[in-house]
Amino acid sequence: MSTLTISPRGALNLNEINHRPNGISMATKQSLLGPQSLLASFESDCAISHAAAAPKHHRVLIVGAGISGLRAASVLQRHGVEVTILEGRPDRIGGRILTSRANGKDVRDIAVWVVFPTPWQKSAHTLFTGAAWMHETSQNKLVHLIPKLGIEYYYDDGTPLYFTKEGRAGSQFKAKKVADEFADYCEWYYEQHPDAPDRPVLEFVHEFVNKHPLITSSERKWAPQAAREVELWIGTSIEEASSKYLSYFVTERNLYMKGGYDKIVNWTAEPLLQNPDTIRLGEVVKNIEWGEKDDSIVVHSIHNDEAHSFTADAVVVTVPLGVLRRDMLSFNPPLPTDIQDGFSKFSYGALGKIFVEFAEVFWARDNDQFIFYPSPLATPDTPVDESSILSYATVTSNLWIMSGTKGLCIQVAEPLTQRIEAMTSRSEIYNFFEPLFKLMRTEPYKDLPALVDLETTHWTQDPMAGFGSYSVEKSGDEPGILDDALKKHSNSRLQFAGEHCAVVGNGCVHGAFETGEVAARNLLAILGIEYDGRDSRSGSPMTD
Ligand SMILES: Cc1cc2nc3c(=O)[nH]c(=O)nc-3n(C[C@H](O)[C@H](O)[C@H](O)COP(=O)(O)OP(=O)(O)OC[C@H]3O[C@@H](n4cnc5c(N)ncnc54)[C@H](O)[C@@H]3O)c2cc1C
Repeated sequence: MSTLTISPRGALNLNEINHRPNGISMATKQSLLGPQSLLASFESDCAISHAAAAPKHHRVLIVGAGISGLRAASVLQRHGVEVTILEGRPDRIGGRILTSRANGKDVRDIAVWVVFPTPWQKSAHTLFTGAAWMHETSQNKLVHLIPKLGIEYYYDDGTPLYFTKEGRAGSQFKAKKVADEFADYCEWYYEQHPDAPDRPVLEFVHEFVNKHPLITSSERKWAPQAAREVELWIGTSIEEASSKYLSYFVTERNLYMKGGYDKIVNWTAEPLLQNPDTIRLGEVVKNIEWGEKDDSIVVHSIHNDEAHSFTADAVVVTVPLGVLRRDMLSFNPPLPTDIQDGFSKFSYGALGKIFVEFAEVFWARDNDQFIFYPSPLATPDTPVDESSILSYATVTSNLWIMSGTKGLCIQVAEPLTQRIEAMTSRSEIYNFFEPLFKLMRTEPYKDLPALVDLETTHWTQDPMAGFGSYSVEKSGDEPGILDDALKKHSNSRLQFAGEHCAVVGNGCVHGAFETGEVAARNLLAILGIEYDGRDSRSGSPMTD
């Protein structure tokens, strides 16, 4: 085992950057920053705040270079703390945000996508498969970065079209309204009865419609199916989702990041990329020895089969909840029991996406989304026909209106996600989804046009993503345990950050960003460094 100490902070010239063994190479830096480096335009976050300079040299390790780790590191660095990020992926930062750009001109926005590894990609031009939204846009501080960074965007919340296997649902199909009413009731019910036991959404929605005196019999049948739309946002089925903590967004607006989420990642990472040693790629952290004194943290990682260890005064762990729940990272001494309970009482979901490009647009061009509800089962015990996509709820985004691509993006939830992401044959995936495409034809008598390209996500096969997409409350979960535990241990040198640690924006990019900020502030307090006040809540870094 080799023991590495973190090198002192200092400027390096570009030649040195190119020859660093596992720091970020210039090529990587270029690809991370894109053709037009943001370095020149956003100097404010790069500058170390002299007013708040640390009286003593402090070192902090950050595990994970997703948005939360990058934000934690940049805030700490701004306050004069020496930071090193250990990122397990060998080739990129950004974690569950992933945008790829082809030929420097077109954007292949695969935010939160993994490209299907295929030799048969025929697309002559770059596709926008962007699957990245900014949620809760009225409170989301990252929204301020959109005009600042000149990111193209699109509010894709126009009226969607609803489908069942019989075809398009007419304007009097009000099952969705009943499902919305259920979500409203659910929230009210648990406010009134905070100690009432949790139960799966499917069970509660059935009870709600059965007791509802004023709805029609078809609404009673279809409303539980319409409630399945939420599956495509939370990433899990309503058979499993919690009623008590149901995240059901009825009123919020969602903004599609047409210009790419990578600009947010780059803006956050910019100050950190100035020193190629700050972000160490390919360091898969396996164990963390922790304590509450200076130099008491030792992080053990594996890089290309070689064991490394790093010593620091504090550590911020930002790996996904799926990684923590699977014990892919161990702690010595073991974590406090309340934090362990917190992780075990908060679940991890699996949202999946399938992008399909066709030679022609055959669907309604001016609707943002197409929502499909599967038919109600004859009895609760009737088995689901797993061989048909029409047995599952799907939300399909119209990439034609969103980004000018002749494509559709279909969202699926677990347990279907795991099945689709494990498929290796393009024709198998296409054949499975074809009945859905046929339903969406505006001219149903015409054959479907030729398939050009197809991609799927692969997060459920990705250990660095914890084999899933993001945290979700399943029935019986108590997310408050983790929140309380993190608050209780806010004065610890072992900090946690990431989307699962967020109370507001949990599961989302803006929530993850905020947790990085909180962890950094907690550590500044422990290290005796005055915080400069430029937090994301006040919006000041966005408007500097
Ligand atoms: C399919 C999908 C769709 C989504 N859609 C949206 C959306 O539209 N809008 C939205 O706001 N959010 C969306 N999200 C969620 C959003 O992407 C995440 O909440 C956010 O990016 C999480 O950031 P993070 O820093 O918490 O974690 P991550 O980005 O996962 O960062 C953690 C980092 O830790 C690294 N790591 C893991 N294990 C180790 C280890 N042992 N050692 C070292 N490094 C390790 C990982 O490689 C990763 O880089 C989506 C996510 C997915 C998967």
